[in-house]
Amino acid sequence: MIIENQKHLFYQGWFAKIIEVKVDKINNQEVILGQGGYGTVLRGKMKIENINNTKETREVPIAIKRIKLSPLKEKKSFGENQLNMESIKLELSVYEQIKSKNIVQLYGSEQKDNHYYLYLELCDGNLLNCIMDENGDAPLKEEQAIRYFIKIFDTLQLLQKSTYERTENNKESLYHRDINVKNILIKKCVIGYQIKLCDFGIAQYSVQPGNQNKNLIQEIGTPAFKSPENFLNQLCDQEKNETWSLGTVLVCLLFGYSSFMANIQLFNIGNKDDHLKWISRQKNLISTEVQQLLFGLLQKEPKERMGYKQISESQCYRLYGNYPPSRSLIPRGIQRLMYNNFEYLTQLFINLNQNLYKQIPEDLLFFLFQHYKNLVHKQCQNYSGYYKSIDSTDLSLQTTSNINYIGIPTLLQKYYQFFQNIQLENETQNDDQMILFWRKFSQPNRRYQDSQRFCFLNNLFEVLDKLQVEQQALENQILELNKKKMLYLEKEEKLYSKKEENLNKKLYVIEKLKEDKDDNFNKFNDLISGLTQYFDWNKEKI
Ligand SMILES: Nc1ncnc2c1ncn2[C@@H]1O[C@H](COP(=O)(O)OP(=O)(O)OP(=O)(O)O)[C@@H](O)[C@H]1O
Repeated sequence: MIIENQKHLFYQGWFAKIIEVKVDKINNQEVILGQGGYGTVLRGKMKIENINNTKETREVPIAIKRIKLSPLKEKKSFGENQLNMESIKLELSVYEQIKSKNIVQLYGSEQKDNHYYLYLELCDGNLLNCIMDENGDAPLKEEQAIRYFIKIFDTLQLLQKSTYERTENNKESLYHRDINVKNILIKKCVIGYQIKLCDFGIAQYSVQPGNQNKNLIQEIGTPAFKSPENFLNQLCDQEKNETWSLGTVLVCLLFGYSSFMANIQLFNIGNKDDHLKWISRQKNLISTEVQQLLFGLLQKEPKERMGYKQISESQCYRLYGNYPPSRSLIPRGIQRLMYNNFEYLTQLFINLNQNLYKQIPEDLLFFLFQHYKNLVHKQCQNYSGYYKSIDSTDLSLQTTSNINYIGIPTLLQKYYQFFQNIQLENETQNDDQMILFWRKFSQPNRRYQDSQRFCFLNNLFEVLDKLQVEQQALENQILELNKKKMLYLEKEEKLYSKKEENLNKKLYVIEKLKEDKDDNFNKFNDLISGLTQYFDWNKEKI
């Protein structure tokens, strides 16, 4: 089998080529993963052959996007074939040019029997059927929703940054133009879920907003997620068009798809701010920062709507952007410190024999390990092929709760060897991102200096202080609300029962917040005491 224009794949540490593709069938029926406007997405398998060792083959599960091309005679009347070919070419070129862990990987493509086939990385489903339940009735917790939002936003920023220079002074950025809950796929991975953008059939390179703000766009995208200006087919700014769709996706994540669809008429062009009023009414469900973000994204007037810069400066982004959630409270200074000590941390973990190991407070160990794991994970993600091999059962890390405490050094030893092997295997490929990454980290690292320890602890104390102030503020609010409640209870009048109900709701939300704050506070407190012991222990060792 010859796949057209096949470039060699890099898959799970193999340089490979596809030798066979087949669609999965159950009871003779093709397994359909999804159906879109242009084609059907099927589940299947590809057989790949290691090009360094032709005898070795492997079967890999994939998604097959099958697009029907219109026959030639119809092409004249409808132009459909041309449209298809154009959007297919576009989709292919995006997949080929932009490699990211957040964009579905294209393994190969071919045209046969009046169809075009794209062989894609298999995901577990889209935002709608994977994260929310089938009816879109199970919205996410705010923190989770924002985390997904940020991942999607970061990917859109990546697209925008991948400019294409048409002429000397004319840089063009890429916009997806059809952001909606079905075009954002989900893939389970070592740490939680990963988002993968797909369907670039109507993506477009456009002049960057900085150079020229407005572009004529045709009416494009999925109706419920379309910006008002897109509906009116007016001159519009691609970036703002994208941020509107992002806003609607966030609404789905926070309040559920069905709730969004039930109120869809409010988001239409006619009603100026009715949709914002509806969001205001949901204020018990979301924090002020998230409400501000939604208001910024869902301004019907593009000029008043948030652009990418404003999103990255928003409070939500600053709170959750770029970091795994559990560490969002940890100041950048600390992260940098840990980041610069990759090699040191590795050695530290590997050299721990069982007795010494027991002297490290468990909390601290998990903290460091978690950090290390994220670091390794991040490095692996830079190279999707390698990333996959670390995903294999041998090296896979379970979620924190399942980590075998005693097994950590062994596991890290494997990681360490893994990175060393990569370094050896690929020494000649200077442009290999992974090598660059590795070199950066394998520069001689220092042990913690006294000043660094001090700064590290100080930063943690700062977080602790902040948490304490927030705890106190919540405590005061709870006291106030309880006082009010007592008053209502004394009056025992009908008029007050509604007020009391509202008050109870408010009380519940604040008490929940306080609980979370207390939890964080305790964790940090433990961490600091563990850390102090650790530094003392380590000092003696040096
Ligand atoms: N790589 C994949 N892995 C798993 N499922 C997928 C994959 N690609 C697509 N799907 C499923 O198929 C659906 C349709 O895919 P896609 O949006 O690429 O098709 P389309 O024909 O271009 O659709 P549209 O009508 O949005 O243009 C997705 O919502 C998803 O549920």
